[in-house]
Parts: sequence; structure tokens; C-alpha cells
Amino acid sequence: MRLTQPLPSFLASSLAHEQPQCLLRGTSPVASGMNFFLELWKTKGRIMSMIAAYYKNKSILITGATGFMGKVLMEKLLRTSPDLKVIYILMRPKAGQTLPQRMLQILSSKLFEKVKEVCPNMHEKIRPIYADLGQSDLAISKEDMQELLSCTNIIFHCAATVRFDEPLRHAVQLNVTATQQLLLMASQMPKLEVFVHISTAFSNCNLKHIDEVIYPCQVEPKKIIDSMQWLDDAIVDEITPKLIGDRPNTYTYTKALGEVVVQQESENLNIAIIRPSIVGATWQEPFPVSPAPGPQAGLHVDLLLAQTSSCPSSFSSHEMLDKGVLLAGVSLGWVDNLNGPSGLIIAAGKGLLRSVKAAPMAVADLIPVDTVVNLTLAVGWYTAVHRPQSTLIYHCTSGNLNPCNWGKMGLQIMASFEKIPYEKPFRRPNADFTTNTFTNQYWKAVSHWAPAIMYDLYLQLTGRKPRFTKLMNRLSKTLSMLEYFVNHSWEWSTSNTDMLMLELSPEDQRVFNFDIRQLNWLDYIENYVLGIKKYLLKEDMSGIPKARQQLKKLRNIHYFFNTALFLITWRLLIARSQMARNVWLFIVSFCYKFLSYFRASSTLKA
Ligand SMILES: CCCCCCCCCCCCCCCC(=O)SCCNC(=O)CCNC(=O)[C@H](O)C(C)(C)COP(=O)(O)OP(=O)(O)OC[C@H]1O[C@@H](n2cnc3c(N)ncnc32)[C@H](O)[C@@H]1OP(=O)(O)O
Ligand SMILES: NC(=O)C1=CN([C@@H]2O[C@H](COP(=O)(O)OP(=O)(O)OC[C@H]3O[C@@H](n4cnc5c(N)ncnc54)[C@H](OP(=O)(O)O)[C@@H]3O)[C@@H](O)[C@H]2O)C=CC1
Repeated sequence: MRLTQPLPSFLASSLAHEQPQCLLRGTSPVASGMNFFLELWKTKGRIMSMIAAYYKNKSILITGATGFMGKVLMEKLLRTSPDLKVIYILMRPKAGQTLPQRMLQILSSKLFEKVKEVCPNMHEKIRPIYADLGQSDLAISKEDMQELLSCTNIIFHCAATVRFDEPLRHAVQLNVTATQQLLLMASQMPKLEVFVHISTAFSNCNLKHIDEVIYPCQVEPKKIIDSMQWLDDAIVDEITPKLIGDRPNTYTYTKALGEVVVQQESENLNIAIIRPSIVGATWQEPFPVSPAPGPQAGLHVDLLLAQTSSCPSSFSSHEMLDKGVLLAGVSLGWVDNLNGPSGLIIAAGKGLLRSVKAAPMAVADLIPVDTVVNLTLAVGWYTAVHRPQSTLIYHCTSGNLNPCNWGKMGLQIMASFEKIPYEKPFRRPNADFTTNTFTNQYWKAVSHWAPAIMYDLYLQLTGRKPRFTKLMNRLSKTLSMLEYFVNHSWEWSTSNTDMLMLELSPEDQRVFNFDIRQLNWLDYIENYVLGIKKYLLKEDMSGIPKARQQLKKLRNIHYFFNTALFLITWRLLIARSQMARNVWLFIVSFCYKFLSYFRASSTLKA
């Protein structure tokens, strides 16, 4: 650390608060000026995370904590700031479970295993509060509301409907009206320090280049909210396409409206907006693996195997996988829902998905969920401590710093299936991207529908319930919903995110790492495929050798089928066409001549 460097503002801002503490801790009392700063910088840099310290003794309100991102956010908060006061969770009962039962199930999941070590009383830190964001008043009881208003210091608003086909009325209620209600609540919270709103990088996907600003909507969100009160469903459905305009769905449209609402209601509030792109499985946490050195780089799964002590190091990765020793309590790529790419990766791995209409050169702007969560927590800290004059927007994207395109990602996914095959595949995984609509329709008919119909026929004939055509219908719907995002590229400016990175202490850059440049796509995709197998499909790793055998069998069937098809077609052609017969005679005589020449020359040599 050179003394000539300007002090980062995180240090400057905390000096007033930290100075006496540092002196007490034994930092040289004579240290003054730059020496004092240096001491403090070193102390901070080595042992303290400013961000983690900020959340100490805080009462934090999270919406959407039962969702994919919310769970990871809750986990990281509890793990890095076990001294936080309380986390209020606005949630609803689901699947016959009460709030405490639901929360208990979440906290006892694998994701929270590490938290148990640092925060054994984590159950006491969580306070589930009944709320339904689908209701105009959020259905929070008076007593709960009282407590929330008087105690909350920080709000993370993650809840939303992320369904692309959500009817506009419902999407407006959840993504716009509920946000407005929460902001109203926030404005009555005397202890509130920051409100972090999670939006999406695609809220302005009708633009090619997206800046860190809130773009106005054609119709004022307040007018939309009002009109939803009195318009009937049929009219709402009719005007939906006109309202969403050049956006692909109600989700992106209502998330954009939500941002405008945040801007309009943010007058006296300290607010920040985060816009993540396509959120994928965890990358580094909470199940880390050490980086692969030298020639092993790019082979995290192999490294994991090599780290497994029960395994002789001379085994190759495949040998070790064969022995089923993978992941004895170690796991990566945590994911728990089918949204975004996860559902399609499963469909591809099971051999159901064979063709996707996508631009292979379009940027695949995937971002790991732990990166988004790290940025969210850093933003919460920065906004509360620095209180920027205007609402700052943070793009959490990968495309500008570490781009990967869909073509490359598709190949990496396919390569991962070779190493980590999924069990009981319908067909050999072999998905491909095509830009041409006609080619895509052809492959869908030949590779999706024809095998599904044939297989269902077989199931029916053998007295079983057909299910593949239903699955294909579902897959087609999902594909049609997601295709927009794999056929376009966007550019997001990231100056606020870059600025924040520079504001972090070295320790915070490590603990709350959101530097996507460090991500190795090959490792990440491999771990993602592995995480899906483990956490979503709940397949046993010891079944990998059998799954590989199955793939081999399917590959042989594929070769046999193609050869048989070729021979039959050829035979039919020869029987019907003089030209085909001539070609055939030419090939046969050519082969005969070549063989005779070869035999003659080898006899001469002998
Ligand atoms: C080679 C590999 C290529 C990879 C290529 C990746 C491209 C990947 C681009 C992503 C681009 C996102 C970019 C925006 C990122 C945000 O900002 S938003 C967050 C992402 N949001 C989403 O992904 C939501 C998308 N999903 C939906 O909108 C709806 O689920 C769908 C697709 C319209 C389906 O609706 P539905 O037919 O009514 O089905 P739904 O009731 O949801 O579920 C029915 C069944 O399907 C299952 N299911 C639900 N979703 C899915 C899914 N995505 N897949 C499969 N099954 C699903 C459910 O589990 C359920 O199963 P059961 O419980 O019946 O057994
Ligand atoms: N996943 C992604 O790819 C991306 C997500 N985002 C944004 O990130 C945020 C979190 O997304 P993600 O975690 O993936 O989404 P999930 O669908 O996994 O989670 C949504 C959360 O919202 C809650 N919720 C939905 N409806 C209600 C309701 N009526 N009352 C109370 N709670 C409700 C859900 O609760 P319940 O469990 O009860 O259903 C759940 O906790 C969203 O704002 C989303 O727009 C942005 C970019 C990409």
C-alpha cells in the first residue's frame, strides 16, 4: 500500500466512528496523519469486513426470501453477519405449510449448512411475517406492521412474479403496486437507512444500450395501477399487447413500471436499484472449491475429485467418478428452481431438447446468484453509509467484462454432459442452436415431436400412461417464452458497479466479491450442470458410471439407427432411379479398382 494513494471513501467515511475503537484496540496512539490512516487501512484490510460490520445489530426486512435469490441473500447475511439483530421475512404459507414450517424447511436445507457453524441460533434471528403481496394492503397484521415500522433499518425488496406469461393485472399487483406499498411503509420507518430494490437488467430490453438511469414509461404507472381497479379481465387482456409495446412480456414491462414507481416515491428515502441479468446457480459460495492450478485449470470437477481424500490421486477423474466418490459432502452450483437456463439445461441433458432457435453469437449474459447477492449487500452498505444524492442503479451483468456467447455456452453445456450425465435420458443429449426459423421447425418436428409421439405410442401399447407429448408441449411453451432472450444482445453500462468495486476494502472485495472477470465459464458451467444434477434432479453421484453406460448405449443405438436408415433409403433409391444405380456402380467399380491396385502394388513390393 503506497501512502501516495488517495484513501478510499469507505475508510474516510468510517474514521469518525472507528477512531476511538482503533485507539482502544492498541493502534499506536501517536500515530497521526497518514500513519494513522495506514494503520487503520491495514487493520481493516486484514481483519475486518466493513460491509459485514455494517449489518451488525441491524433489523433487516426481506421480501421474496423464500425465492431463489432471497434464500442466497439470507444465507450470506447470516453467515457473514451473525450478529445482525433480526431478519423479518415477508412471506405467505404454501403447499399446506405454515410460515414457521416453511421457514424451518428452508433453514434446514443444504444451502444453510455452513451458516449453522457460525450462527447456531439462526432460527431465532429469523422472524417470518405473514404477508401477501398479491393483496392491495399486503395483508400484514396491525401488530406486525407496528413492529416493522418501528424497528426496520434496511429493506431488500426481492419479491416479484418472474413468470413471463403472467396476466398483466397480477404482474402489476406484484411488481408495481406491492413495490409502491412497500415504499409507503418505508417512508413511515424512522430508523430506515436504506431500501434496496431488485429489478432486472431486462426491464428496458426494448433498448440495445441500457444506461444506469430509469427510463420513463409511456403510460404513468399510477394510471396503470388505477385502471387495474376498474377494468375487467377481458379488456386488460386486450390492451396488454399495446401497453407492453416492444417488450416481450408482462414481466419486463411491469419491472420497468416498478422502477418508475421507485423513482417517484423515493423523495425522502435512501434507495438503490439493482438490475441483474440472467441469474444462474451459485459460483463461489457457499460451497467453494480451491482454484485449479496450472494444467488443471478449467477442470473443477476433476479437482474436486482429486481433493477427495478417499481417492488415490493417481486415479483419473473418470475413474474416480466411476468409483462414485464425487462430492462426499462437497457441492457446487447450488440452484433450486427451473427458471432461466436451468429448466432448459435439464431438458437438454435428458435428451428432450435438441434444437433452440438462438443466435450463437449473441451474448449469454448469465450472472451467478452469489455475485448478485454480494453486490446487493455491498450496495446496501454503500447507500446507507454514503447516502448518494440520487438513486443509483447498479447493473449486475457479465457481458461487458467477461462475455460468453450462447454458441460457446451451448458447447460447454454439452461437453459437461459427457462428464456429468443425467440419469435415464430419453435420448442422447445433442442440443444445437439454429438461427433459421425453417431449420428450427424442421428439427423440432423431427427431433422433438416425432420421437415423443412414437414413444407415447409405445407407452400406450404397453399399457402405460403417455407423457412425452405433454412434456414437449411444456418445453415448446418454455422455449417460446425464452427465445427472445437468446436471440438478442444488450449492452449495459456498469460505471456505478465499477465505482462500488473501487470503494470496497480488500477484505470486502474478497468476502463480497462481485468481480465477474474472475469467472471461468468452463468451470462455472460444469459446476452448474453438476449442481442441477445434485440439487434439482436429486440424483445420486454414485449413479454416474451407470448413466455413462446408458449414454454409450444410446449413442450406439443412434449410430445403428442412422446406418440402417441410410442403407434402406439407398436401397430404395437404387431400386427406383437409374441415376442412383449408375452412381452405385461407379462407387463399386472405383472401390474394386482401388483394391486391385493396392493388392498389385503390395505383391510387387514383396
Ligand atoms: C442447451 C441449453 C440451452 C440453454 C439456453 C438458456 C436460455 C435461457 C434464457 C433465459 C432468459 C431469462 C431472462 C430473463 C431473466 C429475468 O429477469 S426473470 C427470471 C427468469 N424467469 C423465468 O425464467 C420464468 C420463466 N418461466 C415462465 O414464465 C413459466 O414457468 C412458463 C415457461 C411460461 C411455463 O408456464 P406453465 O406452462 O404455466 O408452467 P408452470 O405452471 O410454471 O409449471 C408447470 C411445470 O413446468 C415446470 N417448469 C416451470 N418452468 C420451467 C422451465 N423453465 N423449464 C422446464 N420446466 C419448467 C414446473 O416445475 C412445473 O412442473 P410440475 O410441477 O407440473 O411437475
Ligand atoms: N431469476 C432471475 O433470473 C432474475 C431475477 N431477477 C429479480 O430478482 C428477484 C428475485 O427473483 P428470484 O429469486 O429468481 O424469483 P423467485 O420466483 O425464485 O422468487 C420470488 C419470490 O417472491 C415471492 N412472492 C411472489 N409472489 C408473492 C406474494 N403474492 N406474496 C408474497 N411473496 C411473493 C415468492 O414467494 P413464494 O415462495 O411464496 O412464491 C418468492 O419468495 C425478482 O425481483 C426478480 O425480478 C432479476 C433478474 C433475473
